[in-house]
Amino acid sequence: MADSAQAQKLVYLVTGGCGFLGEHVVRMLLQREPRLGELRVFDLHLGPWLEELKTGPVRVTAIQGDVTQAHEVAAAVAGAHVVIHTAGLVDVFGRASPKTIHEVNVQGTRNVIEACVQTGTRFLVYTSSMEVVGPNTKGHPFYRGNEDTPYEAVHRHPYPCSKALAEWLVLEANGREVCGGLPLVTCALRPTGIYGEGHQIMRDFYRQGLRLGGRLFRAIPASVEHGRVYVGNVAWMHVLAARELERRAARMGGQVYFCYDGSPYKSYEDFNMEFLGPCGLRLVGTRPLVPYWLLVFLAALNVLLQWLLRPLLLYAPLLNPYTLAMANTTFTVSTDKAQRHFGYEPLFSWEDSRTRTILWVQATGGSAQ
Ligand SMILES: NC(=O)C1=CN([C@@H]2O[C@H](COP(=O)(O)OP(=O)(O)OC[C@H]3O[C@@H](n4cnc5c(N)ncnc54)[C@H](O)[C@@H]3O)[C@@H](O)[C@H]2O)C=CC1
Ligand SMILES: C[C@@H](CO)CCC[C@@H](C)[C@H]1CC[C@H]2[C@@H]3[C@H](O)CC4=CC(=O)CC[C@]4(C)[C@H]3CC[C@]12C
Repeated sequence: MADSAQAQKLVYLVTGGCGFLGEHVVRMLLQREPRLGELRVFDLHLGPWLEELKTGPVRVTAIQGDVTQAHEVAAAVAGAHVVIHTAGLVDVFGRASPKTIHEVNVQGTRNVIEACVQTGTRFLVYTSSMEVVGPNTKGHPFYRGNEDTPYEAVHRHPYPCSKALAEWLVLEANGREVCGGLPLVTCALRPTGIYGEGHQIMRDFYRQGLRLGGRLFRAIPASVEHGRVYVGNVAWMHVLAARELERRAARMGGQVYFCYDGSPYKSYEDFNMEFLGPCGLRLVGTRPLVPYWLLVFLAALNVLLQWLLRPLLLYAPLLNPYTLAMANTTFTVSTDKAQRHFGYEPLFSWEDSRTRTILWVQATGGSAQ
């Protein structure tokens, strides 16, 4: 039949397509989405690597734009069949103001939804976060939970507040009539801590370890489990969800899915050592070397310093009360909802994910890239 050969070619838009996750989504779409006819990559800052993608069979359109600007978003969305909205301001270190975080993450998402409605785009996949659930302000553990596990999701920090509100907007928009009369179909994917090629914080820890003579010092008890997922699998989950939203609209529309794979359950620091160890670093101490009260004190001191230095410079270290609470509270997921709803299986095994990440740290960790 001519049908399969002439199957409709689709236009995809990836917002935040030049970020850590976004780049993997873009590359994954090009590799694994046979119906792709045009790929629009929308970002505040376009990466030079996009140029090499323009020589392939799929039309790649780079769009420099700001999700907070409704007209820029509408122009990018017009004519797209599917939008994967990963653009976001990921800041738990006090670099940006709460207002800016809200504008990008909440108003930006509102603009994407309204653009879909106005222009008739029917399928929207939103990159949410584990943080819309927790850890909560009370530090309650979430141990191998799933999408239905009861948990008191209470936030105060601007980042999780913004992600929770944006996710709510996306889910609430499911079923809205778009231009042309058909219903919008939306879903939200909630990655835990993403790792892999391009992960800035991993590189920061590596460089810190090199500066400290090849050592890092344990600060968090090994018993605290922190959920992690490989970026390639998160990207694959986005591609698959976007593809299946049309066929399985009734099942997937308005749903949330944690992102998961075969990455082991470990503490934040022990997990990082899976990559940094083979790169020559070692984690000193089987127990935290610094008493917890001292970490709490240092984290609070960092907040004070950030505030005092603000007129002069941006002081935004990794340690603050929020990141300490994140690293020190068990939050892990165990679910098969994405498998049941849209047939997701991780594309990369843990061994592959680990090897790819190690090679990346070795290749770029010590350089300025
Ligand atoms: N990194 C992680 O561990 C996790 C990330 N997420 C979510 O995944 C998404 C991607 O995060 P990452 O790739 O880690 O962050 P990233 O900072 O590497 O990527 C975000 C991208 O969005 C773009 N962007 C920011 N503001 C924009 C604006 N106003 N207009 C257009 N583009 C803008 C940035 O330029 C960047 O390329 C975010 O929505 C984040 O909330 C969710 C869970 C975990
Ligand atoms: C106390 C320090 C001792 O070594 C360790 C500090 C580690 C923190 C910088 C990270 C611990 C947990 C991370 C967050 C978590 O993985 C979940 C996230 C989800 C998102 O949507 C965005 C990124 C992040 C907030 C991630 C950021 C870095 C940590 C706080």
